[in-house]
Amino acid sequence: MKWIGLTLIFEGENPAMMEDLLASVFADHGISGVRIDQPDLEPEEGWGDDALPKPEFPAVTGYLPKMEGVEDRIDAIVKAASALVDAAGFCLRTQSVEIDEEDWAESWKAFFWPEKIGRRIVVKPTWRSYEPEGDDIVLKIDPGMAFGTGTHPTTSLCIRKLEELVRPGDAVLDVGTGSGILLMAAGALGAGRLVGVDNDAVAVDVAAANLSLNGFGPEKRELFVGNLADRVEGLFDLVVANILAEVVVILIPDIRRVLRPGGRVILSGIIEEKVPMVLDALTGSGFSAAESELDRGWAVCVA
Ligand SMILES: C[S@@+](CC[C@H](N)C(=O)[O-])C[C@H]1O[C@@H](n2cnc3c(N)ncnc32)[C@H](O)[C@@H]1O
Repeated sequence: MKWIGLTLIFEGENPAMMEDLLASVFADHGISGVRIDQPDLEPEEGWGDDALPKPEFPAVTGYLPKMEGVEDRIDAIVKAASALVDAAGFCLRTQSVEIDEEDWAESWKAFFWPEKIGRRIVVKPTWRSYEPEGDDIVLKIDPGMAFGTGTHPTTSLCIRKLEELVRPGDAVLDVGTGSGILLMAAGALGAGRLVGVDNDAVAVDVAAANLSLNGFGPEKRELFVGNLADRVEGLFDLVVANILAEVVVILIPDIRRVLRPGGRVILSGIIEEKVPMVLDALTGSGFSAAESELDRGWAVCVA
């Protein structure tokens, strides 16, 4: 299959904010995996020998399958991005390139290194080595075409909350499992039942492979394609969902249906401005102790 890489190049103050906003424009149009170019980024220990050239401009690139209607999708994304960029007083240029799936699936791997995401959880790409220290929990991962390397603030916020809230033997439901990273973290932290759902069949395959790689084979997990919690049965001690504020709000009443009394919920993918909306939806559905935590403009809400 061929893909279109659509690059939104921007100039203006506070590029970090614009990166997140443009990434959320792609997400709003169903594209959750983006590449972010940060020309100002300098690693503390210098660039490795295999480093790619530095990008020239700050930019966010999303990838769309080249199929009927792709031009309309691109137009809609560029229109939404232009409105945001104009409102913030930035300048925007766009570029698009055609990419073979095979090239794209491999090229981003150069940028992904082992990283400590939580207090104990380290995410290690399958193609890198890592020497664990202290009480590290190492998760091996190949996210392939699914979202979830752990490095995005929405994922790392969830992982830190899982470290606080998972209790031994818990039944955990992960809605929008992507690469399966949150389920693997829950399993490694002692959860007893692992259930993951995603509306993207590719993500479910990727999650299955990653869970197996980390010792959570088919007998230890349930994964399926579905919309939110529609097909989920049984009761859970903890539900985690890293999607988008608007989607998470729709999901909250369903979470209540599948959550044991006293159960915990971790919701992420929420931009800072939408935290009150999610906290209100939680208290309105009977949840208590609803609170939020922020990281780089993104929030996690727990209740
Ligand atoms: C931001 S990613 C999160 C992936 C992973 N859980 C993480 O935290 O890194 C959101 C995931 O939710 C899935 N998703 C979006 N809308 C959904 C829906 N209505 N039902 C189920 N999954 C959905 C997407 O396919 C994507 O894999």
